[in-house]
Amino acid sequence: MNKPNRLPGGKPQGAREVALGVLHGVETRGAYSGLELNQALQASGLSRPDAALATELVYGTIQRLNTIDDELSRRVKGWPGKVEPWVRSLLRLSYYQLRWLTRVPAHAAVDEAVRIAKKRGHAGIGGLVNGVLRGLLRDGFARELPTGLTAAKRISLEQSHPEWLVTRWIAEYGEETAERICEANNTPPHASARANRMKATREEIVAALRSEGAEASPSALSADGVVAEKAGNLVHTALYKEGRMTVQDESSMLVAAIADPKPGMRVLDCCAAPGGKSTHLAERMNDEGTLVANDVHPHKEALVRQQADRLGLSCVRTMAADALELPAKLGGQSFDVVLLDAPCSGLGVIRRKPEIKWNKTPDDIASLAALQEKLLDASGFLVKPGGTLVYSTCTIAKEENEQAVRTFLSRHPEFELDASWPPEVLETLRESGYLPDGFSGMLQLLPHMFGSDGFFIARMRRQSA
Ligand SMILES: C[S@@+](CC[C@H](N)C(=O)[O-])C[C@H]1O[C@@H](n2cnc3c(N)ncnc32)[C@H](O)[C@@H]1O
Repeated sequence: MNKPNRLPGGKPQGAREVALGVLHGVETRGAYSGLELNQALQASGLSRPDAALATELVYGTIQRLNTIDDELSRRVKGWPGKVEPWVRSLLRLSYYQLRWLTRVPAHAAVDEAVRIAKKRGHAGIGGLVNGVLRGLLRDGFARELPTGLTAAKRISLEQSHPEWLVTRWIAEYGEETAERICEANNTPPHASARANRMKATREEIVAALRSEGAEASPSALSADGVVAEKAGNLVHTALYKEGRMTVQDESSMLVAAIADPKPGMRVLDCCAAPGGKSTHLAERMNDEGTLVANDVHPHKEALVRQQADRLGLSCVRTMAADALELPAKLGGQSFDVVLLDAPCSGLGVIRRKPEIKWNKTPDDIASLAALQEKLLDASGFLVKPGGTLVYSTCTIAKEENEQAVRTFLSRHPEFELDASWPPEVLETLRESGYLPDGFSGMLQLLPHMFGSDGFFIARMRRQSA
């Protein structure tokens, strides 16, 4: 008998089978979609357009899961529990393709799904897939939602998000913004990269990417950033391999700009792996001074080291410790700038990791917020009098962000919020209308604002002794 977490029928061939293998891994092994997809694409040898199709099928299917399952549960007996996991994944991705990827002719999509079903299962499964998909095509997809739904239920079904999450966002941000967050979560992210200012200007990076056929332009959000369409995977470019740029979301690039470390300073990054922000801080320090990059997982030290080496940075020192123990481990040392880029629920990166919205629970948010408050206490301890503490997360849950910061400040009167952010950041926010009146030094970026990840950053200052 086939092991439940192994896709039957051998190595996936072609974009749809690669996507099927990835969805099957996410479903049966709880694999991360991005990691699973990268590995599968590398092993597949697919052309760039086919890799793009497999990517769209994987992310789209996970993004639209509750809408797809709602419909399939009406058509397939015992859905989902009594249907083999790989058949579930095949039906879901075929549904996604028929409804939202209409550039592929519908009959071709159905024939291909039936071929895969027969190849990996048997004629009976082929018959089931054929019947379900042809039934969908016959009846059409435009089903009116019942009237009288609450706003949360309506948005949840129209935008394929769990209702508890939509309810939360309506309470925190209002109905209109909650809907825009959900829409943005269903929009594929553009690729973005950060110029290593020690080796290249961003104008040079833009020009080099354009000469390779990409549609590249300067980021509207970060002074170091470049956004690129039709560029393929930027990690495979010479620009990346030569250390002239780093692949990073535009919102993350704001952290080093806001921390604003100067050459010669001592800087600590408490939760550093894989090193995106540590290396950015070091680049902005012109590789002068000391950057201590710590992470709890010893095996991740090598990831940070690799990035520092690739970028030609020698001021980065790596270490592995629980950040809660750093005050004891670093014995009396203190730092001009401390960054706590905390582990979080990731609700700001749903467009990149759509499984987050189905896997996270309100309890996860509460327990993460409790951990973040402890991590803030430990990090604050290591800031010099007059020094800076920056707290960031890639989530949009208030408990993990503004509330965690307020709790920290209430316990530590020696700290205060610091709104004196560098003009390069404040002007961008002001011009786009996202600098709130009475700006306090905390920023919550939502994913629809700049098309970046949802991200939170607070800058605090420790009083001089
Ligand atoms: C948001 S990620 C950091 C991303 C990183 N700053 C970057 O820009 O590349 C959070 C990191 O915190 C680490 N982590 C989780 N709990 C930790 C703890 N108690 N102490 C130190 N690091 C921790 C995780 O291993 C993970 O690498």
